Amino acid sequence: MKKKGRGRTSRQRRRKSLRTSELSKVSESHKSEFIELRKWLKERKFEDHNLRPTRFSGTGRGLMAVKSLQPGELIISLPEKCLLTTDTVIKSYLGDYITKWTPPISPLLALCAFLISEKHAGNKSPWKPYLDVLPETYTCLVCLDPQVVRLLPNPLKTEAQEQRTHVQELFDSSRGFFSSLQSLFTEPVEHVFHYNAFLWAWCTINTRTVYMKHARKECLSAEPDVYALAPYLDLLNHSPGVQVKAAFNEETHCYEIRTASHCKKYEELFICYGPHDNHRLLLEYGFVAINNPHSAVYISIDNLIDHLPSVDTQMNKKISLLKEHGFSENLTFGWDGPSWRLLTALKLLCLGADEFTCWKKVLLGEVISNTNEWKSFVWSRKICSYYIEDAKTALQKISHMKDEEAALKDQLTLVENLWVEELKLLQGSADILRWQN
Ligand SMILES: C[S@@+](CC[C@H](N)C(=O)[O-])C[C@H]1O[C@@H](n2cnc3c(N)ncnc32)[C@H](O)[C@@H]1O
Repeated sequence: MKKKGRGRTSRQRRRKSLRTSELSKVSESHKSEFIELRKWLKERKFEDHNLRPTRFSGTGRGLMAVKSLQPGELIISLPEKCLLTTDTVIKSYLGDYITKWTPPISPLLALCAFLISEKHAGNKSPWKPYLDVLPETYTCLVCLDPQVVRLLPNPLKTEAQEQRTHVQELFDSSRGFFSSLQSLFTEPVEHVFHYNAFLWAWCTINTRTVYMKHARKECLSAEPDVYALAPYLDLLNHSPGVQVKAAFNEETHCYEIRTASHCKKYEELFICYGPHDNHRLLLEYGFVAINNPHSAVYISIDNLIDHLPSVDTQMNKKISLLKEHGFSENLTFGWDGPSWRLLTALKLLCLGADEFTCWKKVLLGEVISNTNEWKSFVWSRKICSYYIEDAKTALQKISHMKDEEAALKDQLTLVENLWVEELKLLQGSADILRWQN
C-alpha cells in the first residue's frame, strides 16, 4: 500500500498549495515609494522592525508581521513629527490665511486644504513620500457611480446619497476660503481646489485618520479636532475580530499601537476600526468584511407591513406605537436569526383585536398568547424569504451589469460582496427559523 502523502502527486499538490499561499501575499517594501517613505520616516526618528508593506489577495495592501507578535507587545510607535494634524497645518504657510478667515474654518477643512495644496506642490512638498503612497482614488460610497449606488440595499442607498450631498455642500461652502488662498498659486485657485481634489482629500481623512484629540484652536471652528494622519501606520487594515490599544502617548510623544491578540510571523497584522457593520464599512471605508460579526440585514417597517397576512383596522395605531417607542428602526436579521427588536415589532403587529390592550406587555417582552407567538414566527419566516429573494435578484442584476459595464466592474464587485454577505446572513436566519418550527 502506498504511504499517504509520500508520492509524486502529493509532493506536487504540496508544492502547488505552497505556491498558492505564496501568491496570496506579495511584499511591496522594495517599491520605490516605500523606500522613499522609509527614508522620510527614518529622518523623523521612526524605524520599523516588525512589519512589512505587503499586498494580500484578500484585503489588498496592508502590513505583514515579519516576526511573531505577542499580545501586549508595542507594535508601532510613530513619533509626533511624522503625524499630520491641524498643528501641522496652522504652522504651515496656510496658517496666516486660516487665522485671517472668518468665520473660522473647521479642523477637517483645514486638513483637506493642506492635503490638496501639498499634493498640488508635487516634488516641492516635504510630505511627498507620504502623499505618494496614498491611494489615487477611493471606493467610499460618495465616490461610486450613481448606477452602482442604485444597486445598494435601501437604507444604505439613502445614506450614500446623504453622504454625497454632505460632501458636495461642504465643498460649495468652502469655495470662499479656497479663493482667499489665490496669492499662493500661479494658476486660478479653482484649478487646484476643484471638487475631485476635495473628494480625494475628504476620503483620505475619512478612511485613514486615527483618533487624536487636540485642544480647541481659536482660528478653527468648534467642531471636533480629533484627526491625525499617521503615515505608514495607516497601512494597517481592519479586522472585526482583533483587539488593539491605540493612542497618542503624552510621555513618549509617539502614537502607539499595542496588539491584544497574537499575530503569527508572515501573517497580516490587523487593527480594528470599530464595531462597524458592513454598511458602515462600505459607506465610510469603501470595503466589506467577510463574516463580519457586527453585520445585520436591516428590515424596513414598510416592508413588514407590506407582508401582513390580512387587513388590520388597528394597523395605523400599531405602527404609531412602534414609532413612539423606538421600535420602527434597527429591526434586523443577524447571524443568530431575527433580532429581539424585530420579533417584538412583529408580535405587536400580530396582536389580535382582542389582544390589542396588551401592547405594552409585548414591548416588555412578555408572551401574550400561543397564537401571537406562532403568527409572528410565521411572519418572520415570510419576511426572511422575501429578503432572500430580494438579495438574489440584486445579485442577478449586478452580474448582468458586470457583463455590460466593464468600467464599473470593481465598484460592482464591492456591492456584490455586500449582497453576498447579506444573503449568507439571511440564509443562516432562515435555517435558524426552520429549526425553531
Ligand atoms: C487605513 S487604510 C489601510 C491601508 C490601505 N489598505 C492602503 O492600501 O493604503 C483603510 C483602507 O484600507 C482598506 N481596507 C481596510 N481593511 C480592509 C479589509 N479588511 N479588507 C479590504 N480592504 C480593507 C479600505 O479601502 C480602507 O478604506
